[in-house]
Amino acid sequence: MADATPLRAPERPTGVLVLASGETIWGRGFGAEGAAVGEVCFHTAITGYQEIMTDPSFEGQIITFTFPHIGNVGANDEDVEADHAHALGCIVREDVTAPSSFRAAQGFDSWLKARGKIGLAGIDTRALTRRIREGGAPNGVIAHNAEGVFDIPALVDMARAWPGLEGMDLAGQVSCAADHPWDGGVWQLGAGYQPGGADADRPHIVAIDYGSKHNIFRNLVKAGAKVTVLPATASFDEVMAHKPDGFFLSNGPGDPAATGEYAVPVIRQMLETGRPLFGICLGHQLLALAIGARTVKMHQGHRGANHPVKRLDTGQVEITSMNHGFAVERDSLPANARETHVSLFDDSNCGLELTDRPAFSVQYHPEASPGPMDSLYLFEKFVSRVRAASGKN
Ligand SMILES: NC(=O)CC[C@H](N)C(=O)O
Repeated sequence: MADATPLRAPERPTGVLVLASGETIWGRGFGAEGAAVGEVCFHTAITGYQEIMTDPSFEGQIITFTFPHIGNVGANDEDVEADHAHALGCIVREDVTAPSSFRAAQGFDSWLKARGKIGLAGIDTRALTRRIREGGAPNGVIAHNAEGVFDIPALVDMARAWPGLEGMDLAGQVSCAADHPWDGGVWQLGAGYQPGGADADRPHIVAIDYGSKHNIFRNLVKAGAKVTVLPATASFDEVMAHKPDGFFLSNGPGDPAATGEYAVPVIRQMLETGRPLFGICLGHQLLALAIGARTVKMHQGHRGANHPVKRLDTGQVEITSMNHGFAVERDSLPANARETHVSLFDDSNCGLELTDRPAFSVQYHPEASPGPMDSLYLFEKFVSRVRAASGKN
């Protein structure tokens, strides 16, 4: 039987995805014009495209959305996880329609354009996703030109010349430039607006920004902490100058082993203080490296808002938000670390806890944005530890 909804062949392609293998996939460009090179991955979330495009962990990546209708509720000014869009571009099946939401401030097309990010529509995203699943996430170039003019051999060269994410430290590029208090408050049901707590005598967490998402800080504040954010390259002395009661290691882009070269010595010193520490995603991987474990590049990675994870101490299953292309090798965990969470998709490591220090971390994103909120208990766990250790309320 013929496909009831065949993809419209572009009359004149205005966009193209060129893979390092030389394959070209034609479509219709939207958003900004130009060309960008990076790793082509896929994301299975059906909502939250603004949060995904602004997640700094996506620096260096081009996102294929498996959900066919992306952009149809437009873009607003609130659903962002950083001040900039970080993903290089996005690949979608259907054309972006006019925004249909009372919250929309503009269309997704113009939102991307204003941020210099390229969109490519009219792509058979199922076929592309299958290709990524079978062959791993390829390097490629996404290009948009309204005139339909593309120098394909040059784009193939561009894709081939890109060295790939392995060995690449991107945290330094997306981190904040200077120490600053997190003063973005949160609205809490019944309690109204709670300021970010910058001046409050709350348990004080120093967060190392390797490419952090704002919703992590919102959740730390909601759990009762005051947060100061420091650049990825902050030294141990700079960290301690803020008199932290606890340490937080953020998510972020690139290869943890490359970022670990400068982050690991500082994290080891943090652990020696005996104060509570919590890490998310890249922060989980860096904690693992700091205790002597290894990280590896995954075949296709995990990117979605519905990844089941088993919590080993209770047997409970959490549905989680994920976005990672590297993973901690379970067998490399030292004796003073226990695995706390595993992926029910592929059994990969999703969490660890030290047995001789108050430090733990998870591979997934408990702050969601987008995604389910099953894992918010981790913020409570961390902040209550910091509260108990510091004696502050
Ligand atoms: N979300 C993250 O922090 C991603 C961590 C790391 N860059 C990875 O891809 O595995």
